[in-house]
Amino acid sequence: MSSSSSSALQMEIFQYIDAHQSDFIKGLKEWLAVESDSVQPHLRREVMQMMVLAADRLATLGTSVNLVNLGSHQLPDGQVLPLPPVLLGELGKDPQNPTVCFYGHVDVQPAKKEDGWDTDPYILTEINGNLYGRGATDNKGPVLAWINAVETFRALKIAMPVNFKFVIEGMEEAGSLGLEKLLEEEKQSFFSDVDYIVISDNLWLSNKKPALTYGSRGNACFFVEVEGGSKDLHSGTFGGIIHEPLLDLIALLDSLVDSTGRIQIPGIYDSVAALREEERKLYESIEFDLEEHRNNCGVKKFLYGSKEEILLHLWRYPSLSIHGIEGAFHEPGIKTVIPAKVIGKFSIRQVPNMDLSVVKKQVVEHLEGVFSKRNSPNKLKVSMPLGAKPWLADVDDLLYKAARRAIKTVFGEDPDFIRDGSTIPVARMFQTVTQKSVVMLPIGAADDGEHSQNEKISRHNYIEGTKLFAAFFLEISKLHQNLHETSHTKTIN
Ligand SMILES: C[C@H](N)C(=O)N[C@@H](Cc1c[nH]cn1)C(=O)O
Ligand SMILES: [Zn+2]
Ligand SMILES: [Zn+2]
Repeated sequence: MSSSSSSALQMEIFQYIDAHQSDFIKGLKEWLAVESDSVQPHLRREVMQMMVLAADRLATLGTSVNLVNLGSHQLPDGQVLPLPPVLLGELGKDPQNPTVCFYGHVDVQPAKKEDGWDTDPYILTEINGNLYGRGATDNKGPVLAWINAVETFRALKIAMPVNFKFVIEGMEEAGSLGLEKLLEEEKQSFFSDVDYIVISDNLWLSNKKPALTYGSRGNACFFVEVEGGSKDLHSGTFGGIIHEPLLDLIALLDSLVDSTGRIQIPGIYDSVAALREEERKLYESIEFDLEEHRNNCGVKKFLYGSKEEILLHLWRYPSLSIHGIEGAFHEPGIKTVIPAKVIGKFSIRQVPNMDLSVVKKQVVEHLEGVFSKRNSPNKLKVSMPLGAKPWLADVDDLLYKAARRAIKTVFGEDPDFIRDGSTIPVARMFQTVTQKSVVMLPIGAADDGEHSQNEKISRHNYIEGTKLFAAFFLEISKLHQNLHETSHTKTIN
């Protein structure tokens, strides 16, 4: 195709996307209305419903859809819950085209209006060009943007430049349970002809400048349970004469990180690769607005003062966060009770070279050591219900070239090349199981508020993100054909 006809084609696609903004937003509104929270067991039915909605949406585009049953899983309290099925979809099978597999998730983090949202988290509300709602950016918006882009080609009756495969799940926010096994099982079938994998489930580093992501941290999640007697007690009647489980737990949690942010678990930094000088230089050259980032967080001060230190601690070093305590009274008012059993929840974002089983052993030994010094008769139980590995990719891959070109076309500038401090468990699974290249091509901005109150995606990013994906289909198709023509010519010569 000549370059003038290819830019005319692109123009036609972009015009269609601009003209159908309202339809695309309506589609997002329907998806955001479903409280598909995979973290809270009582909402599992909604996650199931969301999977069916996603399957129906893809089926109307002509995708052949298979909702693969993953069975059930057991919660720490013994309750058995069905796992949502994983959607495997296929659209197009032209042997001349590369096959691009898109991964996304349609489950969300918990959200309630009372958490401090300005609007109902399950009613998409547009304010000043932002589309607010739980899942707007993480990850329903980006999944729909990809689908909108595919739909545009179909609506305009343009030949598909790539074959599409879809892996859509409903358990990402709960650690992608069951997914790795499915990927292994499908390695020789569903994944056998996949050439490239694209994930769009993270954010840019800035509010305005697009980015391409080549690495993410892993996450090891822990429960630390302290159990005293068999029931909660009156703190006036029993306070002062017993070893309180919550005091034990707070001492245990307090032993994990010091006030400078350094993890106190012996050995935890041992396998983190030393920082090479050329790598440090890379960090110096990244554009990163500390003030903007601080405003996005809504905090007064970071633990570190320089851009390099902050990025290193987000991407390159592990961190430990405490998420909550189950069993402790957290409602307004004061309940003068001594809880009988409390469970602390924390996670360690790990980086390349850290081994999950070693991390688990270090955590257990450390907590048992601290606990034994308290001479408490209470029962301690430490478990690691989730462990996701970090991921790092080769930015010289064709996939990154195609994504970079598509970004330049749509946003008019080159992307930041970034890593991400958060975790997409499937990234590393895909890389290991399929041995194919993986790119993270985010369309959400740094101020989208993933997992936070007032999560949003801007109308601009949602619509330009749809264009980005459409442009990406054309770019990867072109680069892939060129690569194959070159290697074919080499073989003949
Ligand atoms: C980056 C992605 N949108 C996301 O939010 N991932 C979650 C996945 C996770 C990790 N541990 C448990 N769930 C995250 O990074 O928290
Ligand atoms: Zn996500
Ligand atoms: Zn998330």
